[in-house]
Amino acid sequence: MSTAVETEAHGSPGAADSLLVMEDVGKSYGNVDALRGVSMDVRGGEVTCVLGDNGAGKSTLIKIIAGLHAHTSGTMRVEGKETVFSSPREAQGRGIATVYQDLALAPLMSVWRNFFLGNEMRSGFGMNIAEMKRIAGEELQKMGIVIPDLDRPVGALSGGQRQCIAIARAIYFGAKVVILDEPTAALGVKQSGVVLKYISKMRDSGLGVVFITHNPHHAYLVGNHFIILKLGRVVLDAHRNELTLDQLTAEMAGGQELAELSHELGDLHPERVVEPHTVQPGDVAPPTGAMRIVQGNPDN
Ligand SMILES: Nc1ncnc2c1ncn2[C@@H]1O[C@H](COP(=O)(O)OP(=O)(O)OP(=O)(O)O)[C@@H](O)[C@H]1O
Repeated sequence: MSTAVETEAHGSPGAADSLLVMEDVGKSYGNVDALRGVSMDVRGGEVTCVLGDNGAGKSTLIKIIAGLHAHTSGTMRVEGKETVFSSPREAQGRGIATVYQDLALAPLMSVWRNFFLGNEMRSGFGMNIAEMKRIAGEELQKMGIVIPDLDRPVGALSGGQRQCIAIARAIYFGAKVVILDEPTAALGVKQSGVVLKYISKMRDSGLGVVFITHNPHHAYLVGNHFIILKLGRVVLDAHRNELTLDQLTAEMAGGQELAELSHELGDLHPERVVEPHTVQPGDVAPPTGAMRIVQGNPDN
């Protein structure tokens, strides 16, 4: 039996600073329930981390918010207005930007060219290159990204810098909510640090950030709010002051399941086994009764 945590309420969903609210959202593909009963409140100035293993439903959640797929149950509200996006363009027009792992950058093109890709500034019969370079340089600098030569091809930059360019571009073109699809998954420690610093700057500048990740350590460094999905359902929903990194890591690792695996492996190599910390009812003491811990199988 696994340990799950349910949320009763964290503030009121749809409050003034809520940019995007999902209530009891579900998505079925034929008879496959990819998401069930997912609620989420993305607020300006906060990083909402969505964690989950393969098949947990993270991509499905992104697709609903980004306008690629419509949800099949529940409601989504964007700045208070009930919404079902019919296309990614519509989602972008409402201030929702999604930065995918492949980044949609052209590696052979320069930094400034990538920054304005698809949104080029014109003057007379040509492009206003000077203005585009100036703006790209200013915008990157504003967010603390130092790229000495904006004419360099993006492919020559580090993975972290490329992530930051894709994010800065989304913000410049009007994003209020930025969804980051596993931005640190392919990066080493140092480059992940570059991206995490950038995420904290976005948070501090008032944007609503949805940080999709497998990595509880990365999430805990920048997150205000944590949601773990498992088989399409929310198994943990907690604010930062309600759980420790150890608890988040244990929940992400599968808590009880990992303990059982450890016992199994212990039968083979008893001297090598380290007992994982499993979140137990009572481990987490919410300040205002906002979080409820239940024993149960999230699959039910
Ligand atoms: N188009 C589809 N048709 C049918 N089933 C789908 C479709 N897309 C996703 N699913 C199913 O929905 C569930 C959730 O998938 P999803 O891709 O959202 O998970 P994920 O958390 O993003 O996983 P990963 O980290 O591996 O990308 C899985 O069981 C998957 O097989």
